Amino acid sequence: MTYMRDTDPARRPVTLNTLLRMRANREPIAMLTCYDSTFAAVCDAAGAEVLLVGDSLGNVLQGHDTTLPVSLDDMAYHTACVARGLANVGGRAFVIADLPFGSYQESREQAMRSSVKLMTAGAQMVKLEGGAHMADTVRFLVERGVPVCAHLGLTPQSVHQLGGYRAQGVTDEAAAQLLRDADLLDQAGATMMVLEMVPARLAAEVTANTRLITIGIGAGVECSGQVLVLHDVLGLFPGRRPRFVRNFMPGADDVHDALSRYVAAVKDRSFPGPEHCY
Ligand SMILES: Nc1nc(=O)c2c([nH]1)NC[C@@H]1CN(c3ccc(C(=O)N[C@@H](CCC(=O)O)C(=O)O)cc3)CN21
Ligand SMILES: CC(C)C(=O)C(=O)O
Ligand SMILES: [Mg+2]
Repeated sequence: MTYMRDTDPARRPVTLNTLLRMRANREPIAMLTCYDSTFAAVCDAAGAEVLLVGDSLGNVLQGHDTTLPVSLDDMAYHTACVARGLANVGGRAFVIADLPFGSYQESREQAMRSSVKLMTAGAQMVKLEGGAHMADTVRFLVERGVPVCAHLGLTPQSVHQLGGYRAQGVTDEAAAQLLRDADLLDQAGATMMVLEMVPARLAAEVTANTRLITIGIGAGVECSGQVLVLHDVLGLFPGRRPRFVRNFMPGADDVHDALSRYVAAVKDRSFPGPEHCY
């Protein structure tokens, strides 16, 4: 964290307390994925409170068709780039880094070791995918000073088990299971949770019935905040556009303006609309 004499609240660094206060005040949180220093400065200037160094970099930077091949070294490298970019401009955004596939599932000790790499590279929180079976790991990390963001619904690291990138928590049984998982992760000490491709009313239920700061991607407007992949916001997707994505470039003057429009649309809840939901 950088020491700043600047007392303008808009320029004060975003901390976990800032985000908890926003959740309590029902002020939507705008999150964007980010992988490098230039975009970190632009995303921050556009007003995003949180930057996620996502393992989606496997798709959008590396050209893989899944996130599975992304290494812990890749994640640490891009986390350092983002943190440096923010520091260079006195940025205020909170940085979260994804623990990549295979870097945390073996044991809580392995998860801690991997988290230390990402936190020393400049992350302020780590994100991991999975439900009840990750609760012990979450508690182990949180007790040792690592804030944790959980991730339920479509968990791309399990794409081969899920059988594709499709909506989750759709049946009554799957919805009940997701609610139980969310509750266990909340009790284990996770502060935040990404909900990806789940019915809007299920995400609203998680938000209402847990203390978690919920961040939706294809999960409706009732979450505490929203996240999209940076490239998707800028209309840069080579394949078919997923339903939950909105391209903010049409009508925008430049990249900064498009990102500012995304942040504004999250804040006034005009994004996501029903057409982006399941
Ligand atoms: N650029 C990018 N954006 C993402 O949101 C993203 C990544 N990459 N990489 C990691 C995962 C993969 N994700 C994906 C990938 C594809 C669909 C998709 O094709 N969805 C379609 C089909 C749904 C279906 O078959 O039921 C959709 O219309 O939503 C969704 C999420 C989300 N994440
Ligand atoms: C889309 C978000 C939630 C993510 O996990 C990523 O970018 O890797
Ligand atoms: Mg991810």
